[in-house]
Amino acid sequence: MTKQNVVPAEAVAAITAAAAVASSSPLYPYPPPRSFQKKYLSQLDFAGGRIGTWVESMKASSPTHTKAVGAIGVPVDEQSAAWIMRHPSALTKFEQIMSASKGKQIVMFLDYDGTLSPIVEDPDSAFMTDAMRAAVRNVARYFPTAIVTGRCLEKVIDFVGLTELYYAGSHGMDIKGPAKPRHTKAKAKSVLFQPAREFLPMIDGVYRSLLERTKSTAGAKVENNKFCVSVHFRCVDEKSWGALIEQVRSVLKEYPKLRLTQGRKVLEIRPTIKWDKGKALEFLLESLGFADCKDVMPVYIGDDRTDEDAFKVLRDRGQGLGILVSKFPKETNATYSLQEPTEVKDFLVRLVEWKRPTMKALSKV
Ligand SMILES: O=P(O)(O)OC[C@H]1O[C@H](O[C@H]2O[C@H](CO)[C@@H](O)[C@H](O)[C@H]2O)[C@H](O)[C@@H](O)[C@@H]1O
Repeated sequence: MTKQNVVPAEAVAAITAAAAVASSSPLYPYPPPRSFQKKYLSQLDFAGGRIGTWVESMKASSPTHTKAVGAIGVPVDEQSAAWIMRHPSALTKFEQIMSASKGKQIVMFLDYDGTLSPIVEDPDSAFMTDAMRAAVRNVARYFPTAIVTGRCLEKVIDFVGLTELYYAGSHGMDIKGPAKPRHTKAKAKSVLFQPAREFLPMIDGVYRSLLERTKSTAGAKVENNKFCVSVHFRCVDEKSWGALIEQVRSVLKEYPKLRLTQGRKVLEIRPTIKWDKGKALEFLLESLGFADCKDVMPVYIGDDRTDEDAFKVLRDRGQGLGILVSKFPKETNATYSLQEPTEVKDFLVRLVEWKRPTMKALSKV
């Protein structure tokens, strides 16, 4: 998921300063004042922008947050405490979440990288653990479950290895349901949807050009995700980030129908169509027969900026909830948080433990 919506440290400091002037509490207003949103958050849209702006954002997209004291002397611990109050742990609030779901059908949406698998240097080695796989398999026994990812469909199916799930690859542009759908309110039919099909030859062309153009940048890796392309810079020396973004943008000049966004140490190239993980979530709810249903509770867990599109859909629908996976404070539309994939696994395991007795009781009736 173009990961991020990170608020740069400078922005956090400015927001804090404004809050301190306006009132002594809360320390971090949410949402941030409009002027700060405009100045900092719009940088993350990347509709164009200067190279310097891009490089700044590339740096902001993977914060280390190792400093004990923030930019204007506010301890990082305090910043985190204020953030966690706004986005409490989904494990701590588990009972509250479950009581909100009473009488509703939970539908699970799970991002892959950084949510089900830890972030690693080599994208081809981002495996999920067997314990995580078992947790996802169990969740899918009780609830319709979908994996929503920037990865291409084939690769993520290979990583996850569970045929009973729904998958939305290429940031939702490649959707496939299980051969034998369960839990669906709609008439059982297999789901297949590719809203960007016409872009396939173009994506293939841009992938080849990017491979060629970036080969002089040591550590850069170009990944073909079928309906989109990722240019990874996790292993590129920071001094070369400016050169890399120049190379990528020089290729994209030839492709006005493609756009550039950013994730966790990755630049993402994708069609300009209005389709994202949020639209994929809506599409899947509809396919499952829950489009206009009041008694459905979609739960979306993700760690990245592209997951924000899905969190926003849930917020706008006033239905379900978003859970952001992050150890650090980030601007987000999610309601709750979890720190890392192991906590995601714990949440999924608790969900199954909570559901099991209810199902047993029902089977005795
Ligand atoms: O939507 P997601 O499932 O979160 O996929 C987003 C991108 O994830 C992958 O890249 C990220 O994870 C890699 C492995 O841990 C890491 O090396 C990289 O720095 C991260 O950006 C994937 O390789 C991309 O193609 C996805 O678009």
